[in-house]
Amino acid sequence: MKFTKMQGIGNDYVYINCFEETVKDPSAVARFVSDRHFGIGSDGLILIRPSQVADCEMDMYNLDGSQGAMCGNGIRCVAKYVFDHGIVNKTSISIATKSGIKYVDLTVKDGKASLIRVNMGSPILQATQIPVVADTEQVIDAPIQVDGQEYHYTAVSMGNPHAIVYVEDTDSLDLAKIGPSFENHVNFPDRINTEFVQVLDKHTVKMRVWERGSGETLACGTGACAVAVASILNGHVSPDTPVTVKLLGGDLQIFWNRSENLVYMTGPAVTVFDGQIDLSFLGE
Ligand SMILES: N[C@H](CCC[C@H](N)C(=O)O)C(=O)O
Repeated sequence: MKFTKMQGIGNDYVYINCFEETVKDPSAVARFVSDRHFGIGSDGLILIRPSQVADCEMDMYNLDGSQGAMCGNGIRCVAKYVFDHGIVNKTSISIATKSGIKYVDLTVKDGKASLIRVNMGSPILQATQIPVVADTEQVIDAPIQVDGQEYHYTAVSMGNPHAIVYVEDTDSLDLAKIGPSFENHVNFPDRINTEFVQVLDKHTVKMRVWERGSGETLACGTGACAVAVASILNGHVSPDTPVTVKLLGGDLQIFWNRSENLVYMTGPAVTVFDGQIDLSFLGE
């Protein structure tokens, strides 16, 4: 089975071109290829499929094999892959996802896509619409008890659910402890992606993320969008200019166009290497 390893500011996935390959059990493949010792090593698996309604389809699986509904760093890499491999010969591309069709614009350098802007759609703020059953209808500053301590979070969905928690210092967080406690909290029966955010100034925030199904990753594109929206709603950053979201793996520029109610994310996508892997023991 041919694959391509790609990363978007350090959020790395194994990509399989399903215009050419067939994957019977994506969840099992995701669990195996993601293992950094026995497999390839990644935050999960992304299948690039043909689509009847868009130029292609992105089908994303977390490290634990659970299927994700949307992936911001992943969709930038999918756009780069289909352009660089000549599957799509244009710089404005539509990509079907489990959270609807997304529209992407590529900047090309030396014949390859280098910087990608994604229209991520509208943030979902109503608690009733977010697959996050909080014990309150409140989506801003909602209280929650985690490991015996009270926290307050803002709930934002970008097609996948996020809880955004503001802290004084992200570097000192014991994410390996607090992350799973949020991810598996009784308030979140579908589990949750949790972003811990430190405000640096009116245009810049710094974040770490514990992802549902993947654990701490170096970056989360949908999470960065959710953080920008939450930071504007909470009055932490200017609503009129792009927010620079600083993640462990790099920076993303996020702009929430309030008149359109659309969130735009701009960032890089990088091809690391191509490879072949024998998955016959999985029945692939
Ligand atoms: N890393 C992805 C998000 C994956 C979300 C996934 N963990 C879930 O919702 O289950 C991103 O760049 O947006």
